[in-house]
Amino acid sequence: MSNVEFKENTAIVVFGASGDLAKKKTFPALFGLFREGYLSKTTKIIGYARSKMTDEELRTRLIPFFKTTTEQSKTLVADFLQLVTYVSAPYDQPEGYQKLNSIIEKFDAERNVTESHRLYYLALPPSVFITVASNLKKYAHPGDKGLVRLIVEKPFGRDLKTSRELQRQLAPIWTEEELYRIDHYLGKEMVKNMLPFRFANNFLAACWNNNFVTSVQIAFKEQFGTEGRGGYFDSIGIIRDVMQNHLLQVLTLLLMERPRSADPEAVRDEKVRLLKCIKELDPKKVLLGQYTQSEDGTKPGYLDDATVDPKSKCVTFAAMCLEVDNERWEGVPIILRAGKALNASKVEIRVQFKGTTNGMYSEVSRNELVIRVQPDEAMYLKMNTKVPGIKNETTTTELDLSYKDRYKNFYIPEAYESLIRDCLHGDHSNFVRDDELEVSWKLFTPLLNFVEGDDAPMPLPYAYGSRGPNGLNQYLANNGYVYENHSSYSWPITTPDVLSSKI
Ligand SMILES: NC(=O)C1=CN([C@@H]2O[C@H](COP(=O)(O)OP(=O)(O)OC[C@H]3O[C@@H](n4cnc5c(N)ncnc54)[C@H](OP(=O)(O)O)[C@@H]3O)[C@@H](O)[C@H]2O)C=CC1
Ligand SMILES: O=C1O[C@H](COP(=O)(O)O)[C@@H](O)[C@H](O)[C@H]1O
Repeated sequence: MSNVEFKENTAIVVFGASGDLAKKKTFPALFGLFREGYLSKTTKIIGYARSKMTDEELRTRLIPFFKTTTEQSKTLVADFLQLVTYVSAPYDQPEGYQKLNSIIEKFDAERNVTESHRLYYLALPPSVFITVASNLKKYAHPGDKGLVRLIVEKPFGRDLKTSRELQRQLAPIWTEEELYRIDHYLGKEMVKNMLPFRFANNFLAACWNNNFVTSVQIAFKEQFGTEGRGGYFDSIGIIRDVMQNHLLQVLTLLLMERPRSADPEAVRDEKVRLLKCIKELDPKKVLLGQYTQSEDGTKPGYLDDATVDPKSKCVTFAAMCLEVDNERWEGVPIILRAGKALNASKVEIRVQFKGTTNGMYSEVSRNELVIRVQPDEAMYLKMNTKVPGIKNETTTTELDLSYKDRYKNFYIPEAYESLIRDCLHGDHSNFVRDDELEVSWKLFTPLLNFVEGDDAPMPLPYAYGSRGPNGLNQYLANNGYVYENHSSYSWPITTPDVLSSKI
């Protein structure tokens, strides 16, 4: 794989420039990299879409989404925007691509560029993705006079069949080396922290297995619903939306074996190796939910959305228990759970360890390692210690790494900033490989067929703003998680009165 860095005189083209993702994620990420000095002033950025717009109109649309942290913000934004121009053209005709290619060739010539460096970002719906990718290869690829990197967004297909079809059409025109399939969770700070945390701390090696770990949970919670976009979400559902991709990526990094090197392919080899150990999912063992109106009536239910079929069985919450059939994890329940319209917005990993079964401390709480991906990146290890003072009681406390307290004045990139920079560096480590996709769709497609089939069960109702369907706690208990009384545990401060409730 080529890791030639695209540094000076790079041409970046954002396809779908008039769309939501481009406006809210892609261009703000490019601005963030520019603001932090990771994107050169010699970069040419071109927005490309069908909408009729002038350069100035595109620039104006983008400004509200830029995060500026310094008093030079106005100058900084102006400096960035002068890199940005716009091409309005159809996706299915050659002229737009031919115009684009001549713009880039002129840009290269004026700077005596001998090897054209082009990053094409497809911020597009799947329906036009192949059309654009094919036309780009035909009309805007520099051949052996340059390098092109193509960033493509999820969903990569809807199921195994469509994903394979997509790959069948793509493989002949774009190589794996040129392709960067983006799953933005792989750009999140705490997800990128998985490998160093796991493999740079030898103390973990002994306990990171089924001799000590009794359950793993990866939870994705959003406290908002589909907010009027139910019509879009109805054909997707929470499993396809975030579990087959984001949560599965987190799971592979959490449980995989140590790569033999930092080489991107060594990392991705181990991810695929772990994925291949996951046993087939039993659809009957999945807890499915659909949110209803909030208890106070202020928030609508999913079916209250006028854009949704009133008989829709779309799944807005799911909890499933996976099994990794390898020596390290066999027998450990791995719970993935995800939902919209819940009581909180957070993404968290919770690893629970075996309790102390006998002897003088057989009553204490189990140790838990919690890694909070968002909000407020943190990881904490819940452990038992002596209660401070004259008594010999124990209590639960934690070893706590809270980023906002422990790290000051660090630039923590947004996920898209981190991943676009990886692509500029030719680093595929945090992008999805074709064989990863194949395995993940193989794993999830039978479940999706069940959930979306004619005989699919009606998902269990749960109130907007709740923790999920009523059966969730029992589901967690049935799958290895032991929820312990938290009354004597308070964070970030514990005082004697809190402890007296327990002692
Ligand atoms: N660095 C930091 O930010 C730290 C923060 N804390 C805070 O302290 C508080 C306590 O943290 P923690 O001990 O992790 O516990 P939590 O209260 O966050 O919950 C523990 C787990 O139990 C689940 N749960 C909640 N109620 C039930 C139930 N009735 N049955 C089964 N499962 C249940 C939760 O699920 P669900 O999430 O779906 O509710 C969660 O997965 C939290 O607010 C936490 O944020 C603690 C230590 C460090
Ligand atoms: O891919 C998606 O992810 C977002 C959640 O991303 P986050 O970075 O805000 O956690 C989710 O809301 C959306 O439905 C899904 O398509």
